[in-house]
Order: sequence, then structure tokens, then C-alpha cells
Amino acid sequence: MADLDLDVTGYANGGAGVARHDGRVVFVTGALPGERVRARIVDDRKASFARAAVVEVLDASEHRVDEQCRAAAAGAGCCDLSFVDADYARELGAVALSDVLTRIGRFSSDGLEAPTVAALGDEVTGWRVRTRLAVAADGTVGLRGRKSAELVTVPCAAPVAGLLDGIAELGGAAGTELVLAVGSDGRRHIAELSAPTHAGGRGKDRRGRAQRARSARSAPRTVRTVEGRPHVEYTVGKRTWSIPVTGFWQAHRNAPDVYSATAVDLLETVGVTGDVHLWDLYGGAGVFTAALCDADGGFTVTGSDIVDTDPGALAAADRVLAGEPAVTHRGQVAATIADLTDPDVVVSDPPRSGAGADVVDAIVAASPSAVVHVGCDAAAFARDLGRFAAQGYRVRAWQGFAAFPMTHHVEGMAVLTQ
Ligand SMILES: C[S@@+](CC[C@H](N)C(=O)[O-])C[C@H]1O[C@@H](n2cnc3c(N)ncnc32)[C@H](O)[C@@H]1O
Repeated sequence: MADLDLDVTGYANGGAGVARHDGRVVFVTGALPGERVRARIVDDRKASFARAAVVEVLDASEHRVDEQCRAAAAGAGCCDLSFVDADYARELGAVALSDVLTRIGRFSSDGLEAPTVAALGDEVTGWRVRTRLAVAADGTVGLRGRKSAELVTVPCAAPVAGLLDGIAELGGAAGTELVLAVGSDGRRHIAELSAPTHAGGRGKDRRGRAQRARSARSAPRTVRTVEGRPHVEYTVGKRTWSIPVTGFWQAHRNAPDVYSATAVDLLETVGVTGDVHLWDLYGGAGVFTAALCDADGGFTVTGSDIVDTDPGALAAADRVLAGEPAVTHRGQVAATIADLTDPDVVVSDPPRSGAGADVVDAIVAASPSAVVHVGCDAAAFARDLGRFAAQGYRVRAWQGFAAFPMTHHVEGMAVLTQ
């Protein structure tokens, strides 16, 4: 199909500009509202919409800037909005968040104002404290490409200074991945994850490829320390966590401080007072539990059940929270919470897929007086909040965060009460 000249009139969750052609919506990667672009259709399988990519910008938005991330400019899949000024990127994030809250969460515009998207710090580049790089067949280390299998070796602009130093010379075994993390003490640690050994899913079609990708992600992998130590130290408030280099920690250097302070503020906003039994679901290393135990406000945590599947994170929680009334539980949230003491307050911070209907329903059944729900995928966040709202919980306040500057990703946080 010939390239199309399109007027971009909107912005969609996921980072694409929205245009129309022949009565169909076209999602245009690399285009901004108000722009006229020449675009090439890259996915035409659906009757109601198509996907396209910008070939040439014919009339540029005033918010378009020179690419801030050279790796993204070279085709890496890292910073998809590196060509947008940061303030405007946050405005777009707020547009996308309120769009999914309306369409998916079914929240109407009356009552609560749409959430804004706040910055986690002043810096647009140099915020990422952990990253993952792939190793090609010839030992080259780089970022995975957006469209091609070839690795991009130009450094990404997101990592903090020093995280990527000397990486090109490091090399590695074909098919492995390198996980790089820098702690609050400034020390860098690098771990190598062996190539996935099991790749189930035989078909050559999309479903087969997706199956293989899923099983590759969950396959056991050997971890080898390449530089530094197997654990990295992160400090939040007055506490320091020792987390496996390959374990979960927020990518933005300021995220743990900002998110835990916001959770405390949100609970105070809805008037949580007195003794509180907490469920810290998808609690990882217990950063929220620590913040709520340490909060100097109107409530006292008298018990916290921290639930997560990651043994390394829970071991870190046990060490940091020794002396606090916290108990860690290893397992899937859905399978674990039925046996816990009913909570007064729940903090839930699920992975990208969201908490899902079963977990939301189980939280509602336990009838906490307040829930702080966190989401790193706007659509899943909206779906979870909508499910809470349909069962009598009302969102009292919400806030978005630019958790990954230079990208379209937005983190959402909301407090709900009955
Ligand atoms: C977004 S992280 C949040 C971690 C923690 N709240 C923090 O701020 O550091 C999501 C966490 O959920 C855990 N997880 C993923 N799926 C899970 C499940 N089904 N049940 C329990 N934990 C899960 C992961 O191990 C990870 O620690």
C-alpha cells in the first residue's frame, strides 16, 4: 500500500498518535497530535483500525525535539518518546490515562478530576538504576531493536551515569543476558542470566511464537556474577535493602521514595487512623510496609502480611523488617490471601498484567476500609479500578507518575474507600 499523508488528531495509550483514513482509525507510531505526517501501514489485519509508522514529518509539533536517546534514534526498543519534550510527554501520559480510565474503567468525567502525571525527579535522562542487555551470537552486547533482531550497541540515555561504562568491551556468551544494577551506594553489579534452555510451543504461527516467548521467560536460568556482588543495596528512607541483582526493584532511582511517600499521603487523605492491619500484596521486598510502619501520621501498623512470589525479595523484606510486625508469605496473591487475617488497609502493586478480577474480588470480600492500588500498565490499572468501583469502592484520589521518562509508560496510584 502507498504511504499515506495523515493529520494526527489524538494520542492513544501505548504512545501512538491517532489519525483517520477511509473511515478507519490509524494508530501512528512516532507521530504527535497536531502533526501532519507521511506514514506507512505496518499492520492492516483489523477491520476497525490499522497501525502505521511515520516515514516523514510534514508539519511538526512544537513539542517535537531532537532525539534525547541515541539508542532509540538508532532503532532500540528503549525510549519510544525520546523525540518529545518531557513536559508534553507527561501531558500525553495524562491524556492516555484518563482515556483508559473512561473507556476501560468506565469512570465518568464528573466527580473526580482526571489524574495528572507527575515527574519523579528533574532529570529526563540518567534516571535508570537497573537495565538488561542482550548478548548476540558474536558476543556483542546491546539493546534489543524495536523492529529488527539486530542488537543496538549505541548507549541508551536512561541509565544513571556509569551504569553502562565499558559494556562494549565486556562481551558475553551468545544468547545470555546481562543485568546491570547500581545501588544507592553508587556501586555497580552485573549478573549474567544464562540463555533460556526450554522453549515450548511448537507452532510457527503467532500463538506458537507467543507460547515460546512465555515459556522462555519462565524457564529456569542460571545466574553468574560478572562484576561486583550478587546483591545490590538500595536505601529508601532510613532503611537499606539487599536485593538480588536479577530481582525486582523499581527502575527509576526516585520511584521507591516517591511511591512510598505517596501511599502514606493517600491513606492520610482518606483519614486512615488508629491501629491498622495491612496487606502488602505483590509487596516484593516490603518497601510499602516499611514506609507505612515508619510514617509519622495518624495510624500505626500493628501487622502486615507481605505477599509475593519472589523468594529473594521476601528474604530481603524479612531482614529489613525484623522487629516490625510484618510476616512474609511466598505464593500467588490469588491463592494466598484467603487464609490471611482480614485487613484494615490493602496496598496492591501488581505486575503489568494487573491484579485481575479474582484478586480484586478477594480484596473486596475482605472489606478493608482503604485500598491503595498501584499499576504500571494504564489499561490494567483502569480495569482493576473499574472492578473495585463496580463493587462499591470509590476512588477518592489518584495520581499518575512518569515512571520511565522518554517513554509512553505511566504508573498510576489510587486510593479507594467504601
Ligand atoms: C510491580 S512489582 C512491586 C514490588 C513492590 N511492591 C515494590 O514496590 O518494590 C510486582 C511484584 O509482584 C510480584 N508478583 C508477580 N506476580 C505475582 C503473583 N501472582 N502473586 C504474588 N506476587 C507476584 C513480583 O515478584 C514483584 O515483586
